[in-house]
Formats: sequence, structure tokens, C-alpha cells
Amino acid sequence: MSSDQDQRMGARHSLHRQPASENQTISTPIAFNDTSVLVLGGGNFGTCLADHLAAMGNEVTIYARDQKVVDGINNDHHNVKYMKDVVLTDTLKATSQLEDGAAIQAATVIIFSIPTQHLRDILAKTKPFVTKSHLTIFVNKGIEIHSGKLPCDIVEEVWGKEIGECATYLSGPSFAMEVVKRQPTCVSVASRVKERALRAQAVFHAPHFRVYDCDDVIGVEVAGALKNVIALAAGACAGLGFQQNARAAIITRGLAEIMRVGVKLGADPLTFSGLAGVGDLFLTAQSEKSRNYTVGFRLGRGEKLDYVLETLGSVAEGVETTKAAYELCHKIGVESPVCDAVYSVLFGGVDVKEAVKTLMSRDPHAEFHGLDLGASKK
Ligand SMILES: NC(=O)C1=CN([C@@H]2O[C@H](COP(=O)(O)OP(=O)(O)OC[C@H]3O[C@@H](n4cnc5c(N)ncnc54)[C@H](O)[C@@H]3O)[C@@H](O)[C@H]2O)C=CC1
Ligand SMILES: O=C(CO)COP(=O)(O)O
Repeated sequence: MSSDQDQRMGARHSLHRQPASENQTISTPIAFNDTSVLVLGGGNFGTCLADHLAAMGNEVTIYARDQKVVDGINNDHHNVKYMKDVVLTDTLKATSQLEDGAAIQAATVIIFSIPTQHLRDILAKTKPFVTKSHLTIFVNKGIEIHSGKLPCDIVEEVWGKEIGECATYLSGPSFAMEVVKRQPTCVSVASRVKERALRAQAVFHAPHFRVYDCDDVIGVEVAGALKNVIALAAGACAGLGFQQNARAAIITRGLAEIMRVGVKLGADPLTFSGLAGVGDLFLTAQSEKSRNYTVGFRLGRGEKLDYVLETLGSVAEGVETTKAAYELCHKIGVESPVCDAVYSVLFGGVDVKEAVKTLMSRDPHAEFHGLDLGASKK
């Protein structure tokens, strides 16, 4: 057995069979006992992940601010706001208490499923109680406005390097509503500390939910954030009535743009051909199940952004991320025509048709122009 396999098996054994202290196969001896999970965020994705982990036999509690959501989960096994029609695993519990620290102290694994623009807030609230012995898993996909920071940078900034660098980041093509129905799903989990990525992999891995580990945190995060911007563009094209050629073009040119940004920030170019890269981009930019695609589609049909967001009922991370990415790309000097076009529609009052015209009438150039593979740290 390879040492990777050893680590994976060790992690899984500690999950299901033996106390962490008896686990001899983990290279870094951190006392995990993965049976007590706290999921922060009672929205679509937090609920589906919590349900998945509860069904695997873990003790799982969801923290949600909305008391109706908490009561619905505790009393009727339903998330009345986000997943009305789904019966959740009956052992799943919920709480609206976080500030006293008790839920965090009782947990060994903490999953953060909070939109990126609110991440800093939840990190500050959890900071007094989170220790290095918690396995922390972030699933949000976005870039913070004003700072232009990725979630991994915000985590290290708020929690400090020692605890922050142990965090793990789960991403990839995974619509919550399909995960909760046990539809086959594959994702990646990245961490700067390999043993943590393997732990997170072991926590989530199940017959219908395959998890691949990786070490490229920046790549996974850039891909997860920017695919939402490209999904907005793809939806807008569809809303205008453009068909498959346009969609394929947006997805492919979008991927080139995501790679340019990622590589400039130090990502491994290979990551963009993986689940968190082309996998999630393909999923989100071609499906009406995607909220970002839906926002774009409705804008393409002529609806106003404010109204679309008011009636969406859930977060579309790509909207704020477009703002953040637009500023970031200009700051780091990466050409980002698709992002610029989406920005001009969302925040510049430009009509979708006009934005497409601008995009299509740019000067011709080489296909991989601007992709500086020498910038990658790998
Ligand atoms: N829904 C999906 O299929 C997937 C979502 N994601 C990502 O997961 C993250 C969460 O998405 P969803 O759960 O779908 O969004 P959602 O809109 O369904 O739920 C967001 C939840 O966060 C809570 N929240 C917002 N601000 C908060 C704060 N300051 N403190 C505490 N709670 C707060 C809301 O009350 C809500 O319960 C996003 O970054 C999204 O991109 C990732 C993969 C799939
Ligand atoms: O990230 C997602 C699937 O992997 C969900 O996409 P939306 O947020 O666009 O619904």
C-alpha cells in the first residue's frame, strides 16, 4: 500500500472504527475524531453536505441564523427555506447558537458554507474557539469585493497563518440538489497541508461522492470563483437567444481567462483541467440549475439585476465576484474580456447585446495569447 493510501485508510478508520489516538498510520499525529461535524450555513449547500455526512453516521449539527430553518430541521427533518421537498437524515440537528462557542468546541470537523462576502464575519466569530485540532473545510466559491482576496487569503488573514494554513477547500461540480439525492458526484479538496486534504477526503468520500485530493489551493479557488462569472455570461447569451456555438465559445474562452488569472496568481495550470476547473465550469455554464447561469439568463431576457437578485431566493456568488475579479484583473494586469463584459452589464448599465458586440469585435489574436505559463509557481 502506498503512503497516500495508508493515510487515506487511516483517516477512514478513525472516522468509523477507532479513536484517533489509536491511529498509527497518519504521518502527522493530530488527534482527530471525525464523528462530530458542525456545518456553518443552513442554505442549499450547507444542508446537502450536512445531510450527506449525517447519513454516513457522523453526528452533525447545522448552524443557521434563521430560527425557522433550525426548528424545521430539528422537528420535521426539513429545511423549510432552501430544500422544502427533501426529507433530511433524521439524526441531523440544527442550532442558532454560535457566539458562546459551545457548538465549535464540541465539533472536530467544521464546514464553512457561507457566501464569500460574509466569510470574514463568520471567521471573526469563530476565531476565539477554533484551534489547530479542528479540521476546517471551506466550500464557498468567490472573491471578496474591495480586498480582491480569495477565501484562503481571508482565512489566513483573520485566523493567522498557523491555523489558517491547515484549512481545506472543497470545490468542483456539485449542485446541492443532486448531492442530496445521492446522484454520483466528484469533487476535489485542496489544502496546503497534505494530511489535511486527505482527512477532508476521508470525511466526505462515499460510494456516490468521490473526493480527489490536491495541493493547489489557489488554482481550486480561482477556478471556483471565476466559473460563476463565466456562467453569468453563458446564461446571458442563452437569454439573448444565442445557441450552442456561443455557449461553447464562452466556456472555452472563459476557461482561457480563468487560467490566465490563476497562473498569474501562482496556480498550477493543470488544476484548470480538473474537477474544480473545467468540471465545474462546464456544469455551471450550461445548466439552468445554476443560479449564476439563471441570473445571466434573466438579464439576457431583459430583466433588471435588482429584481433578479430580489427574486432569486439564494446567493449567486458570481455577481459580487464579477466586481472583485474585474478590479483584481486590472490590478494584476491580466486581460479579462469576458469578465469585463459581465461587469459592464451588471454595474455599468451596458445592454447585454452591446456587451456581446464589444466582446466579438475585439482585435483578433493568437488563441493562447496572454497565458504566461512561466508565472506558475509549480
Ligand atoms: N448550492 C450549490 O449547489 C453549491 C454552492 N456552493 C457554494 O457554497 C456557498 C453557499 O452556497 P449556498 O448554500 O448554495 O447558498 P444559499 O444562498 O443557499 O445559503 C447561504 C446561507 O448562508 C447564510 N449566511 C449568509 N451570511 C451569513 C452570515 N454572515 N452568518 C451566518 N450565515 C450566513 C444564509 O443565511 C444562508 O443560510 C456559496 O459560496 C456557493 O457558491 C458550492 C457548491 C455547490
Ligand atoms: O457551484 C455550483 C455547482 O458546483 C453551484 O452553482 P450556482 O451557485 O451557480 O448555482
